[in-house]
Amino acid sequence: MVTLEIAGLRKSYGKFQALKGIDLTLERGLFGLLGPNGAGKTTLIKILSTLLAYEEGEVFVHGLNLRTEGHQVRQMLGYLPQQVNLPLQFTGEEFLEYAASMKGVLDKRARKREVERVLIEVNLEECAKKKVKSYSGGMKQRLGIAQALLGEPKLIIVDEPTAGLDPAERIRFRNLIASLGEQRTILLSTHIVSDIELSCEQAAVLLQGELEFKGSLSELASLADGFVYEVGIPASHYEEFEKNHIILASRKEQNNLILRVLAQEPPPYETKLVKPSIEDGYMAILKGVAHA
Ligand SMILES: Nc1ncnc2c1ncn2[C@@H]1O[C@H](COP(=O)(O)OP(=O)(O)OP(=O)(O)O)[C@@H](O)[C@H]1O
Repeated sequence: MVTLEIAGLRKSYGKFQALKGIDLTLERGLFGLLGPNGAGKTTLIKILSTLLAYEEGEVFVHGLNLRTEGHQVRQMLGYLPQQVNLPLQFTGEEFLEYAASMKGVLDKRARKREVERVLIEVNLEECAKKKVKSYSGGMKQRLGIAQALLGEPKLIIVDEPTAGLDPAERIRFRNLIASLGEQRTILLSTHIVSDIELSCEQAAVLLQGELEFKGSLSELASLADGFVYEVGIPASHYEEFEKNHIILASRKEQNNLILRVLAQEPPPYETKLVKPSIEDGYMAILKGVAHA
């Protein structure tokens, strides 16, 4: 079953075209939307969340037209924005009760059940009665996800979810999103490849308002096939080498540097081609070394 269908979507801010004709279809599972800052991810997400109007194109959520049936579409969406304004004086439970009533769960008992359900899903039931101001960054993010899960939405949209989390919280949050994605359609927008590489099967890369790639993560990695080299150079040559090469990573070995380099032609020095990672494929698109 198709959950989200986008065809020919365009959006401009004055003369600036932020989305230049997006086509995308999502089914169940976790889907990664990758793109650097300014690519248009937030614009796309705000449109899907019915917060922003668009000029051209069609969007269907679970078969409903976003333009003409926005109200019903809103009922089918769960949205975790980049910055969630959580009421710090509320407890987690109070906040979710409030959010559930805003989503139209008016029956008190049904609301309690729904709040309990989402608290369990995000593993916050033990902290439900604690004030939000005492939560860590990761717990606040999980509370944000709990809010997005209220009312069993068909499509959940998550915008840059791991920004500001420490490494342990980041891993925990990624695992949570991955398990939620087994039963639902989740669109996860990020500029961090590792946010999606362990949990998403499919991804798209948005660059300057256009989808430059759509496909599996192994297809994304293979875009850099034949373009990723390992090169050993004397450490003293680094500054000169860096001027003309795209360096993906480096490590020191005695007086030499071992560099991972993205290039269309083999770099000078001793060099060997290596198997590209997903990050390499993404960088190959961003740097214009490979085209999908
Ligand atoms: N209200 C606005 N008016 C004018 N230009 C805007 C507006 N909002 C966004 N833009 C521009 O549209 C482009 C896409 O912005 P958008 O916020 O969608 O990108 P993004 O991929 O989400 O980046 P980020 O990760 O930084 O949020 C950028 O060049 C941005 O400057």
